[in-house]
Amino acid sequence: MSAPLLAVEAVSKLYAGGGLFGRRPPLSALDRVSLTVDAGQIHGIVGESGSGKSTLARIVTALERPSSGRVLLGGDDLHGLPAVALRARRRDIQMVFQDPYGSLDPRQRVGRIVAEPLHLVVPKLSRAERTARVESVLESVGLAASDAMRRPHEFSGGQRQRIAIARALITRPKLLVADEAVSALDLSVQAQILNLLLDLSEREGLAILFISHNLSAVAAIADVVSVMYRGRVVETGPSDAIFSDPRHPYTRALALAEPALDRPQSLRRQTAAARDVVSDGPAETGCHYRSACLIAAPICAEEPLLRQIDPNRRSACHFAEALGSKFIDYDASVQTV
Ligand SMILES: Nc1ncnc2c1ncn2[C@@H]1O[C@H](COP(=O)(O)OP(=O)(O)OP(=O)(O)O)[C@@H](O)[C@H]1O
Repeated sequence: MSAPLLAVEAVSKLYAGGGLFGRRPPLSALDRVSLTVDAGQIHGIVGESGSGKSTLARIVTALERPSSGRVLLGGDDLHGLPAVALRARRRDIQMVFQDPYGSLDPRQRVGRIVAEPLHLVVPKLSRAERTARVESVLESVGLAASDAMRRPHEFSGGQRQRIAIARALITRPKLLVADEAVSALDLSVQAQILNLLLDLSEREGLAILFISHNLSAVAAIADVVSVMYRGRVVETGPSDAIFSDPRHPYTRALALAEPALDRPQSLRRQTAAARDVVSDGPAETGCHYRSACLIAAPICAEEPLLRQIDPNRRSACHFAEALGSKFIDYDASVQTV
């Protein structure tokens, strides 16, 4: 088996504690996160606000350093590279952010905005080559070559996100990190951008780390999904298996709370209540989810490691194997466990 394009190995991130004289304890934003992304694969990261998704994105794109652990891109330890080598590798990883309004300089023409990363990574391109690349990348994201002459305010939100994607693609990256890239868009426009990303992945072999709190968007696009909860990956596996047969109670709660899914009302209310409890409490030892978990037991005071539960799946729940495969059986599985 060939090595993955991206390997995140036991990455942790601690932020210094705030408060008077920094007296609060350090905040663990990421706790030994490991995952891989193969060339051409779309790996979805899902989790609620504060689970560490953006911190992971910043570390993978080398905007921030991990406190411990490694990020390997094509086998190179990204954070161990000398500055010059890191700069050269930057062309291989590009990022698209949430806000298609704030991320584009309104004073500049689209052609200049899209060409900007080229100045850093391939500064010796001639003007004609640069123009040709800009026009071709605009067309590859469904815009017209002539749009290069227009300014961002002349475009809709969806089109602006296409411009942001074009800017990310201009260096011909191997990996695109999309952090909440469709979250600010209307539903119909979200679908268009998701289709564009899928198409780019298939057509150009682009690998995508697709980060979102929106389960439906992740389910629609990802081959593989990692579910994050309070800085830890709690479950990972193929997208369809994760959402149809979740093997962690938190994934189950997320899936049940998704309005697009037709689940019994009583169960949804129960799940929503559980999520409210989760978001507040302090980080604990053992399973972070246990204070909100419907099947918590004394053993959950011991940290459940992310472990292989079948050839493709890993879960960090002591009861992963016992969890039933049907949402409707959840009450029954609570009793069984
Ligand atoms: N620079 C920082 N300094 C201190 N704490 C930080 C910093 N960046 C993030 N955090 C904290 O780390 C935790 C994870 O934040 P992060 O933004 O990665 O989560 P997220 O899942 O992306 O959430 P959201 O979708 O709301 O951005 C949060 O508790 C956040 O307050």
